[in-house]
Amino acid sequence: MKGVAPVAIPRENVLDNTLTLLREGYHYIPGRRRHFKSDIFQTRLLGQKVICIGGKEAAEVFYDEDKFTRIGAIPNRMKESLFGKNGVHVLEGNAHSHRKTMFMSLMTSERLSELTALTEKQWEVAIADWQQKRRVILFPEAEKIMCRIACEWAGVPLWANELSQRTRDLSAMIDAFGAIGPRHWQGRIARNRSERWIRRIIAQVRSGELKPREETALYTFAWHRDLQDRLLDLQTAAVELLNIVRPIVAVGRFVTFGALAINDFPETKEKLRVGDDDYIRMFVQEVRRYYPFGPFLGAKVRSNFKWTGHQFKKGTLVLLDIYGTNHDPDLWDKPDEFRPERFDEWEGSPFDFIPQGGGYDMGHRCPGEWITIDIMKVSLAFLANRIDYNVPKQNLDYSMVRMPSIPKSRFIMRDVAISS
Ligand code: HEM
Repeated sequence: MKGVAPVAIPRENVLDNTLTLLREGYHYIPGRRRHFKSDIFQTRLLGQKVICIGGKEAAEVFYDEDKFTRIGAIPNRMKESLFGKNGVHVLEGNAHSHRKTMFMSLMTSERLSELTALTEKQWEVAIADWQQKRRVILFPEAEKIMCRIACEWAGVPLWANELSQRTRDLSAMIDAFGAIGPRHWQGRIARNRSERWIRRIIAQVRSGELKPREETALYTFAWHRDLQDRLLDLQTAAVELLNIVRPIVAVGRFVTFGALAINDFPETKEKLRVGDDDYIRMFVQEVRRYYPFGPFLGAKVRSNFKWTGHQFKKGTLVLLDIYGTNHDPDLWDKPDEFRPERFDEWEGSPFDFIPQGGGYDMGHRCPGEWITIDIMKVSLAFLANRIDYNVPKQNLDYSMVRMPSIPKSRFIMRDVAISS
């Protein structure tokens, strides 16, 4: 039987659009979806044909593992800086499920409560120091706080004299993801140094020199056995432990954007001050939806299929529009307004709100979403309620081209004091 002829995908007639993508950043895919009035279009990036898709139905098909594979979808330059090699991001099938279970085993309610307490403690430690200073730059400070939280929670020893360097390295790996040139190279150097550090620590656990608590990531990953009942090689174990520590540091970016939201939308500060847990949760969700972090995700077509009448051929690279889906006017009323209350009505679909990926826990969706939300709740409640500060004149704009983005001044605070 003959099938229905595929519908042509709207297409950019260009030789290569990599430079345009770098020039347009977060707006590149959503801008073209608007232009073509289509949730799918075809372009060329890094010398290859690429299909870009966005929206809820697009996210649903993107997370269908029968249709897509992650193998070969992450460019080497991102593995060399952001992700590392042979980690959970690029595993498939049983190997992925087995490794993912290792990550999910850390997310118990006891461990999450511990994380909340740790986060509260670290902000209190920071405030004692900030009160002595006239000026504090929030973003690097938040990253240091996150680094302390991450290491303590994961069971990784961190000496006071290494805090700055370790934080800078973890930050540089994140900062490298959309970069070419020096920012990319700093990310690579930072990754190499961090992997050496963590390999050494895991080796110390295996030799008995270090004895972390059993429920920590350090213990779990050091002694994890793969499907063949072998310990992970030191390098892979280090990559995975960094897949816990590094993204916790990345939460510092969302915290900084949250501070920006409190500043730019002062009515939210009043509501945060009332201390209503439901409002804090909605505020955190809106920060994760509204501000730019991950622009898009990539996967390759596993075998030929049709979606909405369009043909997807085996091996084609497909990008899912994360930022654009979180700002899709078909999904979000007035998407460019910051309005936490919208999450009162949100139905909790795994495919329309995807700042940390979509789908279900045992797919490739981020296992750190609960951690992120919990840390942000404590951190932003702290900034809104526990301290007073002035926000001097500064450039708080954030670029929609630089990936990842961050307010240009990194959010400077003056005269920080404990709230009266
Ligand atoms: C700033 C906050 C964070 C953002 C924006 C973020 C974003 C993402 C995104 C977009 C993905 C890809 C999903 C996919 O491939 O379909 C992901 C995966 C992942 N994230 Fe996060 N994440 C954050 C925090 C965390 C935290 C705190 C952890 C630590 C537990 C974490 C660990 C991971 C891991 C291990 C994966 C790979 C999962 C897999 O492939 O199965 N992330 N994250």
